[in-house]
Amino acid sequence: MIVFPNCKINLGLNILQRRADGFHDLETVFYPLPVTDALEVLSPGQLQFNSTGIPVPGNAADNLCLKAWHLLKADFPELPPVNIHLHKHIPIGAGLGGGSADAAFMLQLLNNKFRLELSTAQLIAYAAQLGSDCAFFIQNRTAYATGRGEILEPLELNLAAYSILLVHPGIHVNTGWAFGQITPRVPALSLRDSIQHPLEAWKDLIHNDFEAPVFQAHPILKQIKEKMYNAGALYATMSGSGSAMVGIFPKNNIAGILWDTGYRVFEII
Ligand SMILES: C[C@@](CO)(OP(=O)(O)O)[C@H](O)COP(=O)(O)OP(=O)(O)OC[C@H]1O[C@@H](n2ccc(N)nc2=O)[C@H](O)[C@@H]1O
Ligand SMILES: Nc1ncnc2c1ncn2[C@@H]1O[C@H](COP(=O)(O)OP(=O)(O)O)[C@@H](O)[C@H]1O
Repeated sequence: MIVFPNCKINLGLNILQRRADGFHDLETVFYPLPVTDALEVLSPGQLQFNSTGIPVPGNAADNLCLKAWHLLKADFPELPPVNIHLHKHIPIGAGLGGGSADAAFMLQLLNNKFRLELSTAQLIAYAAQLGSDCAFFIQNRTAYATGRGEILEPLELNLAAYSILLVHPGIHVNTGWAFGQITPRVPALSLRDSIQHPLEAWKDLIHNDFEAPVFQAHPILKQIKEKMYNAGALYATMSGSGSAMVGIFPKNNIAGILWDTGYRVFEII
């Protein structure tokens, strides 16, 4: 069985307060985009994991795909060992949630393949144990998110009338470090309200709290954002804790921007 975990971008990200458990309450809008990994699971077999494509940092044993299998195995002893192959295409440490997407798709794949009969709510609860933005990928539809990022409200927002540009300059931002740079604050205008304004107004209303510290550490990211606006973007932002940059352009109006050849660039037109 093969599935194609997709990435997400954040439209706005406010870090509201630090919690007793060390995490932060936040508000953000998750928006799914069709830049994908490929995840194949074969059985029967020995429990095995290998990956191709972009190298995943860390030990294979810590890969979120394997963690998802172990999480379900603890509650479903009958779950057989599987042979997992991940082809990694979504940039890593980019604020695109690629690892979380792999984990959520793995949970769903195992649920379907082995008829575990888990409900959506149960899958969301398992996903939330694997990562704060993992729950989003279970339903994988645009959502206003609060709590750690796992409390999701569906949001009617469709950007199909625009073209979206993703630029990843290859900088890996550690999410835990990024949270450590923030002084949490509740903004005067909630993202729940500001996201309802026309996209043309977002530039002045919708912010990502991670931009200030991450731009300070990596000034090239601010330049990419300015370059997007100079090229006609209606809205430009960093996604999540970075370093992927997002530009939302009038339909079919992305072409012609020149980027460093080392960057990975995705156009959703
Ligand atoms: C910042 C966001 C915004 O969408 O995305 P990314 O930039 O990673 O994609 C997410 O909240 C990231 O979610 P995720 O990548 O799953 O984070 P986790 O693995 O749960 O946590 C990584 C680390 O980030 C910090 N963390 C994460 C989420 C949260 N609400 N508060 C936190 O303080 C904690 O220090 C934690 O140890
Ligand atoms: N399947 C996976 N894909 C990507 N990263 C993974 C995976 N499994 C574990 N990780 C770990 O998660 C970290 C980043 O996760 P990722 O979700 O790609 O970051 P971000 O949310 O910033 O895009 C990596 O440094 C890696 O150590």
